[in-house]
Amino acid sequence: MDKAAAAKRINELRKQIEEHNYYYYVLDRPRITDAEYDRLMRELTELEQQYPDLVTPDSPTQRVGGAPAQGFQSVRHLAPMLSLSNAFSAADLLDFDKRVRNGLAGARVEYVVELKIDGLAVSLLYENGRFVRGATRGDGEVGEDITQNLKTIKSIPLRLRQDLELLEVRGEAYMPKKEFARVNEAREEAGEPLFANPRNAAAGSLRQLDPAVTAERSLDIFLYALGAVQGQAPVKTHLEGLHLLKDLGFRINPNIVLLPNINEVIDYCQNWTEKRHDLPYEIDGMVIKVNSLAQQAALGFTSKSPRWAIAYKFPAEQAVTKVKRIYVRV
Ligand SMILES: NC(=O)c1cc2c(=O)c3cc(F)ccc3oc2nc1N
Repeated sequence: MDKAAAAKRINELRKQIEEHNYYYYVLDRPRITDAEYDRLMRELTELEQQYPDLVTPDSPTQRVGGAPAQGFQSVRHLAPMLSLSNAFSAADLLDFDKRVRNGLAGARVEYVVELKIDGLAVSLLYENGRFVRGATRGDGEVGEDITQNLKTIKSIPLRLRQDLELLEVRGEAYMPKKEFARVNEAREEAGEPLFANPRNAAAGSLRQLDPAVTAERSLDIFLYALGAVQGQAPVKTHLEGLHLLKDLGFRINPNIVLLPNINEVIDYCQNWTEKRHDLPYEIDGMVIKVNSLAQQAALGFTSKSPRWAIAYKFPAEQAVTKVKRIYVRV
């Protein structure tokens, strides 16, 4: 095949593979088998090996980046990455609702409620539809550049489904419970120290200097906030923002709901206190957000947290140590 034909075939393959990634990771409805997907990837890899100058950073073959980094560059977020204030009881949530409604002169408020994924907060930057940079929260203003490591997370699109001029999004990268058990088993075998919990394991995996190590650990991510965006009509509510994220190719958690008042929010949060143990990933609470972006803007931020959102933390698990008594008949 000559170079022009190869270039054409390479572009076709990239489009097909990106489409299959969207159906598999975002819609959770794969349209081809893993074997067919691998065949497409193999054909693309072989063509790129034949014509190396046709390789581009956003090609699906470029997920496991270059050589290990010496250290992490610092990056300044386009908008500060703040943290959530906490509620620990229904009473705290009622107080939050009262503050919100006072701040809005008694206007009607509806809330979006999300699971609070227990992972590592990250920010992803896209320019002209391509993933150009990923960073940790850091101190909220400046984080660490972990782009090469984030590229290894297969559900992070290297190319958006719409080529927006500029887009910054926030999400929580995490390690599923099963992967956490597998990684710790391997570490035990190798006599290495174990990770205390999936959050530490995800953070440890993403703050690896060698992307090849990160690539060995199947991490995943749920996006939860639309940050700076250029080239797209502004959305009016948080929920529309989440739908836009999904349309762009991002993975959104399936358990997000819109509720009309704080009492329904309290019920929904309390239901998840037990239900969370059935999830394939850890959550340490719920996140409640005012849905209207105009109301969010009216409420604004304190020095470190939004006034229009709060985290409801589940009660700490009673550390029940199951002591097995073994009675030996003497
Ligand atoms: N861990 C999470 O699953 C999660 C975390 C945050 C935040 O940390 C967060 C921080 C802000 F300043 C504003 C909104 C937020 O929304 C969030 N939404 C979520 N679903």
